[in-house]
Amino acid sequence: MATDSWAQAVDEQEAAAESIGSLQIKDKLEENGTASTATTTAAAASASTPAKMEGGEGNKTEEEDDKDDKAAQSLLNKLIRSNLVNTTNQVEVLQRDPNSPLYSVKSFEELRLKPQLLQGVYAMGFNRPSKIQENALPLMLAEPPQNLIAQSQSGTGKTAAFVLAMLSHVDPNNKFPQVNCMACLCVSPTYELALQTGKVIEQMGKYYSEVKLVYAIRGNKLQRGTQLQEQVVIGTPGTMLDWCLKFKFIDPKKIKVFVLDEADVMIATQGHQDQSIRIQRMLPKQCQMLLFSATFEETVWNFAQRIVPDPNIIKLKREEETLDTIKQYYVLCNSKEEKFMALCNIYGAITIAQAMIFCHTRKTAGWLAGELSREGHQVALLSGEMQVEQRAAVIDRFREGKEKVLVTTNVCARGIDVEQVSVVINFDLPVDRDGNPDNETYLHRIGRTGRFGKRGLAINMVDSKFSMNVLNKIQDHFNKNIEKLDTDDLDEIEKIAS
Ligand SMILES: Nc1ncnc2c1ncn2[C@@H]1O[C@H](COP(=O)(O)OP(=O)(O)OP(=O)(O)O)[C@@H](O)[C@H]1O
Repeated sequence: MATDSWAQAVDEQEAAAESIGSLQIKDKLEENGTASTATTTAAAASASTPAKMEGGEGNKTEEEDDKDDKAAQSLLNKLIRSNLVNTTNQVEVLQRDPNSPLYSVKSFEELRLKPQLLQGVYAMGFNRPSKIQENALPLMLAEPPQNLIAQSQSGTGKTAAFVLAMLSHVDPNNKFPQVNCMACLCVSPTYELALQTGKVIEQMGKYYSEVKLVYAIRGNKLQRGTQLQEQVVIGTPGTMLDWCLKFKFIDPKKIKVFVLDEADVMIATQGHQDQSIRIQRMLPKQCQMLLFSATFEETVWNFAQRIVPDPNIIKLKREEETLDTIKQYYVLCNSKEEKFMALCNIYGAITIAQAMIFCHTRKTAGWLAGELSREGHQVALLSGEMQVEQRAAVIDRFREGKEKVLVTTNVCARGIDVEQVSVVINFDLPVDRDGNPDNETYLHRIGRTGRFGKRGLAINMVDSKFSMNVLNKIQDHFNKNIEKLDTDDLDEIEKIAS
């Protein structure tokens, strides 16, 4: 009976995920259908070929599952994000010509946008430019066009910024009989990410119907000799390169703006870096080059410099997470069953509105979710087999409070901010492939940024000498005491909640 209800819960969860997933695709079809015929073809391809990114195939190994799939993470973030991430950090601007005045704007009106675009911006609910947009927009809209490399964390308004710049530079009257009519070219690292960006273009260009968009992505097969009428092409590097070089659907010499989005994701995918550079080399000298990235490691920086000559550079520092407002405990156990018992005791003693529980493997996560469900908890499970859209649906349900416990592995939850979660349980401590403590992941799981500086509770389950050693190293690294908690003592547990 108990097993049945768990199985049923999973079925329901998956069914909900599927229906939300197909809704998104339907949205795409409807929106794209009004935007351009080629767009519809692309979206239809997406409906018949669902996202097969991380975890897309059922027979993936744990090893593969653990792969740092930045593209999947990035897509997941886009799917679950509903708002701008507002940071209090200052923007750093390095101008190519330090003597030219530095413009920044506090309103969209100051940018003298085309009325149709301003209408689109307001229809999207944007009242004022985000931090990065304040500086990036005047630079991108300047005459003559300026090149830009911009870095800021996911959700700070980069996509909206370059879409606005692209649409501003497009000349809708240029409807040449060939690819020549292309004004902009925007390269995204994966097919699904390209569709997401396309959605933003369609929303922002809602009142600018003369401008059309086409997707250069796998699955959107055009007949040889097709003459593209659309001004904006968005696609992935491989197909984009083919459209320029092999099929000649695009005349690269007519391109005015080249955007390379998600550069950090791009270079993590084999081959994309070279393809992007090959496309860039075909573009005219005066073409405006724009590159965006959420992170800026040396590899990204080296790539950026090859793509964008004479760049202006804008950087927005990430908001640091801290452990200052978190009470941290550890519980000593001997097995996973004991860890589960300890968890039950904690649940029996204190009221936990919502908790996230991290496990090392998919198998443990599945087992734990089943056990918790048997105990009567409303459990959501984020598992490696799920497609990205399904994961987004699970996270949405959890955020809406439909489930109170989210059991997950590291991979699935990386980069997810679930603000209302005040209790985080490390059922397994985070370690890297070599078994060393993964301090960064520890911080990310339980840390809070200044914005969400609410008090939090973190409980670490220790079940061996090895994990005790990991815990000690984490303690040393952060120079923060992690107190021992006796989960057999109800009074002691009650105290931690006060
Ligand atoms: N000026 C603004 N005012 C209000 N909301 C905004 C503004 N600019 C962007 N947004 C919204 O904020 C969210 C994040 O914006 P956007 O996708 O442009 O960020 P991003 O930095 O490109 O993120 P990513 O790196 O994941 O692509 C979106 O929901 C977007 O609609």
